[in-house]
This record gives sequence, C-alpha cells and structure tokens, in this order.
Amino acid sequence: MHPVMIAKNIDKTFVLHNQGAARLPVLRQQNLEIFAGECLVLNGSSGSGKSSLLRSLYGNYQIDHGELLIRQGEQWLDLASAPPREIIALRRDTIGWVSQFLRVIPRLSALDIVMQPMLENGISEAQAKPKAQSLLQHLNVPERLWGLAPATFSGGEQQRVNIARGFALDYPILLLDEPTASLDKHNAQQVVELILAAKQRGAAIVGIFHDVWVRELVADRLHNMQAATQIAG
Ligand SMILES: Nc1ncnc2c1ncn2[C@@H]1O[C@H](COP(=O)(O)OP(=O)(O)OP(=O)(O)O)[C@@H](O)[C@H]1O
Repeated sequence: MHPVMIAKNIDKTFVLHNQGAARLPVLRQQNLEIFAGECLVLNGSSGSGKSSLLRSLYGNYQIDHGELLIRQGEQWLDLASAPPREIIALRRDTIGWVSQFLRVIPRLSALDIVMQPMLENGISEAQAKPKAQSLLQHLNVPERLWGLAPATFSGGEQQRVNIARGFALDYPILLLDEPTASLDKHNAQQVVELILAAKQRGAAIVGIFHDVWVRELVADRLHNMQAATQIAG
C-alpha cells in the first residue's frame, strides 16, 4: 500500500518577535508516512509539539525546513511550498480538519455549517441536507437546535457541530485535534464510530486524542514526539 501523505525532515522553530526574538524550537526532524485506511496517533507529553505538528500538516504553520507531500492522483504536491491558492483547494476536497473548538461565521445555522463543505464541493442541497441531518443526529445534537446559530450552544454541542462538519465530506486525509476533549463518554463513543467508519472507507487519519480509551480504539500506530529541545540538546 502507498502512503497518501509523507512528511520529511520537518523542522519548526517559533520566533517570538515581541519578546526579544526568543527562539523556541518545537519540531526537529519529524518524519511521518500516513497510509489510506489507518489512524496515526501523535503521542507525547504536554508541550512536545503534537498540535504544532498537526497544524503544520494542515499548512497552518509555515515549517522552516522539510517537505509535506500530499498525493494527488499520480502526482505529489508539497504543501510546504505550495501557493495559498493550492492550499485552499487541498483543504476543500483533500484534507479535512477538526479543531478542538468550533470557529464559524456568526449567524449560520448548525445545519448550514455542516452542509457547507458538501455544497462547496458541488454536492446538491438535496443530498447534503440528509447527510448533515444524519450526522447531527448521530452526534446527539438536539433537532430543535439544527436551525439555530451555534453561538449560544453549550461547548459540547458546538464541538459536535464542528465534528459533524469535519466528517460531512469523505476527505482522503483527515486531521483531528483532540476532537473528543469536551465530550462525555457516550458522545465520544459516537465520534469513535465516525473515525472507524472513515478508516473503513479508506481515509488516512492523523489525530491527537487526550483520552487513552479513545486512542486505544482508533489508533493503528503511534507517532512518538520527541521534544525538539531534547534533540537540540
Ligand atoms: N503559536 C505559538 N507561538 C509560540 N510558541 C508556541 C506556539 N504554539 C506552540 N508553541 C510552543 O510550542 C511548544 C509545543 O506546543 P504544542 O501545543 O504543539 O504542544 P502539544 O504537545 O500539543 O501540547 P498539549 O498536549 O499540552 O496540547 C510549547 O512549548 C508551546 O509553548
């Protein structure tokens, strides 16, 4: 089987310009290969750089050195050097992302938020709507909330809308940043089911999971972080 994403020799140092240009090395020589149908879990202590690595894989952080290769049919695209236009296109149909918290345009309803990635990819509203409804139902978002903007929802309800949106489209690559952190066990279990189903259809998943039981249910492999400061000596 071929990888769908390869990260080669990733280095990242934060430079704090407003604090005397202090340098914080966070990623050193990170190498990953991610295959279709598996979930690779980033593993390491707090501050070891898990979120920074995940954000780098999404193109949110500009890495200092290395390659982030994404398979596009027979070709490979290097996310690290791709122009913003190509990164936006990749995010539309190739790399999905579930952050820890919902960040959306105010006033959009929960249902519209979940339908958005499907509509942006040319899926008709007639198809997108039932899919969005079934995801919201699966994640126990009460039906009375579907037509409302999530700003007034509880933290867990907002996060479940966020997760429903992340799973609305069958992205080949899915990056999950502690998706179950604010959920109770029952709802976290519902998310585990979505992750297992995504693997089943061939998604390549990279994730950070706070709960050990969630990690044990979804992980095929662990990527052990090593603090850049330790490596740098
Ligand atoms: N935007 C940033 N600017 C400067 N330093 C940052 C930034 N983001 C993260 N860091 C630093 O990089 C290091 C790694 O942080 P990161 O959030 O990637 O770790 P983590 O392993 O995800 O931690 P946790 O498990 O606690 O969420 C930390 O020392 C943090 O202070």
